Amino acid sequence: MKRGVPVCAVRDLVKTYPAMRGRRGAAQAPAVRANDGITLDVHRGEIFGLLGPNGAGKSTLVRQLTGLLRPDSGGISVLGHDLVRHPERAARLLGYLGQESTALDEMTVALAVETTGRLRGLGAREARAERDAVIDELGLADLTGRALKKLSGGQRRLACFATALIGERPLLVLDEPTTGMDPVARRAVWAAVDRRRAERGVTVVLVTHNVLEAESVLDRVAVIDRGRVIACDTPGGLKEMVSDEVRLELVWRDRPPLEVPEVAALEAAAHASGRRWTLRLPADRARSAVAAVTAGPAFAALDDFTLATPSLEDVYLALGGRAEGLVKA
Ligand SMILES: Nc1ncnc2c1ncn2[C@@H]1O[C@H](COP(=O)(O)OP(=O)(O)OP(=O)(O)O)[C@@H](O)[C@H]1O
Repeated sequence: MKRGVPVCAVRDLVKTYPAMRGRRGAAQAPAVRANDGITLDVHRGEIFGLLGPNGAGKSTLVRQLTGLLRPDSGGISVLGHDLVRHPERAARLLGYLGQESTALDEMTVALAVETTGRLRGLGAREARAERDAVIDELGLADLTGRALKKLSGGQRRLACFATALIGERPLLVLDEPTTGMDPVARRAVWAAVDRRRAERGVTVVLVTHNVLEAESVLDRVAVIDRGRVIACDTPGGLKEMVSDEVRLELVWRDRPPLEVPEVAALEAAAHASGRRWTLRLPADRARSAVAAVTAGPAFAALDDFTLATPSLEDVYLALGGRAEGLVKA
């Protein structure tokens, strides 16, 4: 499919945080290559996800996209603007919700949203009208007079999301927007994103390490690991990469009974986390593994087991990613 010029094009982006000299006697923190040659295109109206565990380099990437951090090398183009040469243009082109936003903490919700609107060039009346509309849309009406710093984590996040929306930028860059939110707030966020995409063709770049969220809301996903894009496709396309496999989870009561030969034979293929083993196996091997562990001496040591079709997490593991930083809920 021909898709035209991408809204956001990233080319071979490299960012290394320099080594930090330790204070007297303390160890030196080595340099970290947080982005190691990232290339991707995001198209108009896409909800494009960056998925990866803690420390993969997602926030580093979006902070460069938003003009807040300068890359060592590589290119970033947003709506035809070169943001490496002109990072100051980012504020006009995109709305950004970072992981931490304390700048507006002293303001009330209403003032924070309105002020952001004014900073984005809205006139006074327009800013107030958009403020009221966004606050209503997100269900924040009861909190308008409260200072951001006095809100709960999830409420505060939702209020900051409101500030990212005001001024209706054509690109939204959202770094884990729903962290700490209850299901009602989450739904409000996804509905607001969807509406802007449907009505205005707004494009969204979204950082997440939540696999379930990624599967349900994203059009395409770049899987990031150690500063590199290790795969990029639709969630369905990524899952097809491992579609002949199923995921078998075995939870042992105590420790796995490695003295049972059938269990010992599975150990090499298992990803162990506490009492839980996760295995990705071809369907027929998974069936025989279940038969082996649900009969005989292994069964006494087994607490629970599940067989499931692959998830994005399985794709991620199959690609050689590390599972620890991905969350499933
Ligand atoms: N200001 C900084 N100085 C030095 N190293 C940094 C800095 N910011 C991030 N890093 C390191 O760069 C790497 C990538 O970090 P980054 O925050 O981009 O990851 P992330 O994928 O967003 O992780 P998370 O899911 O935890 O937010 C990590 O090893 C991190 O420790």
